[in-house]
Amino acid sequence: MGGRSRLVNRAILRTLSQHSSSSSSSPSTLPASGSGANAVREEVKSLGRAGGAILGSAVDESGARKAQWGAGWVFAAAGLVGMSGGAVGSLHTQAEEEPKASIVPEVARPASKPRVVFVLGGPGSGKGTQCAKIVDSYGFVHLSAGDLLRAEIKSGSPDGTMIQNMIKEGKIVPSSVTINLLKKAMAESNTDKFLIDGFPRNEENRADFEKVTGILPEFILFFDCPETELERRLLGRNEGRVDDNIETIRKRFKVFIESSLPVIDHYEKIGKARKIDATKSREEVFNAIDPLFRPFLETDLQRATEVLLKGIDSGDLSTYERFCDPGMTAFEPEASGHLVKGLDFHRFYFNKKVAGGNEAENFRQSTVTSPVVTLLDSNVGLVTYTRLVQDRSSSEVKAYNETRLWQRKKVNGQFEWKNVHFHRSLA
Ligand SMILES: Nc1ncnc2c1ncn2[C@@H]1O[C@H](COP(=O)(O)OP(=O)(O)O)[C@@H](O)[C@H]1O
Ligand SMILES: O=c1ccn([C@@H]2O[C@H](COP(=O)(O)OP(=O)(O)O)[C@@H](O)[C@H]2O)c(=O)[nH]1
Repeated sequence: MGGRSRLVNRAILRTLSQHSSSSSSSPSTLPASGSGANAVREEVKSLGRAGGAILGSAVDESGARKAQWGAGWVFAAAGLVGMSGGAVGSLHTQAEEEPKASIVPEVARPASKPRVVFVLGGPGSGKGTQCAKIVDSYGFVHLSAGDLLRAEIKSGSPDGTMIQNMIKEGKIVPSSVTINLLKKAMAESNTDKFLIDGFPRNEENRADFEKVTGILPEFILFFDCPETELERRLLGRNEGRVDDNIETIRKRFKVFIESSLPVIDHYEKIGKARKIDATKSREEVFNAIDPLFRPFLETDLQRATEVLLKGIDSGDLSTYERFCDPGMTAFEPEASGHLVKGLDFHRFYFNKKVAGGNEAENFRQSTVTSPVVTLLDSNVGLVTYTRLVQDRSSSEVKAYNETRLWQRKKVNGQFEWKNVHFHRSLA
């Protein structure tokens, strides 16, 4: 495990050192890490603190945000899993000096591990309001612990009366009850990005959630707002809640200060708290939050590219079609300098492979080196890399430089990245 991390770390340092030395250098000419490694390590650490979700995320001289994959990665047609499946051990790296930093790049985590952001703040600070906006822009699933508890009361559960009494008194429901509801809701969802709103409310909530789920949040959003404003908002909320009356509101404030603030302090100490001034207008608050969520899109885009390439290597046409826009355009050597539009031209190669039939002969694997993800805006991204293709039917290794342009679209209410153009040339 440690060996794996080191491999990835080394490559992240290498990619970052390339980026920091020259923002315009060719991605296929990576300087070896060495003299500048300490400075680069500091850059990696500070990026981790600032970015929250992706360690290899940086802003170049022109201000464009770039996410850099930590490493080259490899996957094969006959069963090896790509990085999105967690097979970090199958990374190909060149021999070079062992770095001493033990930074585990978060991009190396298995895709199945949920990415969680806790949304905390006093009652009425605008958590629910902003969560709705984040869901709309970034495709997260919003889980409000309070809403789950209120639904549990309505469902006629045996815990219903106890929960109702706790809410009326502004007290915190026992951790086991809330965590079970959260776990169930997460399991029923088909995404891996969750906004957990109004939880953890005390140290017990926090420690038990970590113990039971093994999940640490990417970061927490803390909506900072004075009591006078909170009180004004809660009294005007008008949702018919049993706890939005002045007596319970005061109790909730007390519980927040005594029990919830220490949780926020904990995350502050470990560098995971992102404090937001919640007194501003709804739009201004969202503008402050928005950049914190960009790295999630970069990770999603990277994973989409990994799955697409895995689909190409394994001859899996349905995966290919899922990730490609029907009107995709392409320049590739096979098209002899022509721009091809649509998927027919590409489908031909999938069909040819199936017709060939021999799995051993068809065995192909790609190793991606020096990949860079650049988000142009929240719905458009550019992915560039060099891809080495090994083919069982030939001893020759082909190297291609590839650029893929992706667009994020809503399909059946869900965000999906679609490849709208690619350019491949022999390296
Ligand atoms: N930035 C804001 N400025 C003014 N009012 C707001 C703002 N954000 C939310 N509100 C209003 O304040 C009330 C509480 O917001 P809500 O999102 O329900 O808070 P929470 O989920 O933190 O309890 C709601 O009536 C909401 O419309
Ligand atoms: O993890 C949680 C979340 C909520 N609550 C209870 O639900 C109430 C309402 O919480 P919610 O987050 O819905 O609203 P807020 O108080 O933030 O406006 C709280 O006062 C608590 O009594 C709880 O016990 N545990």
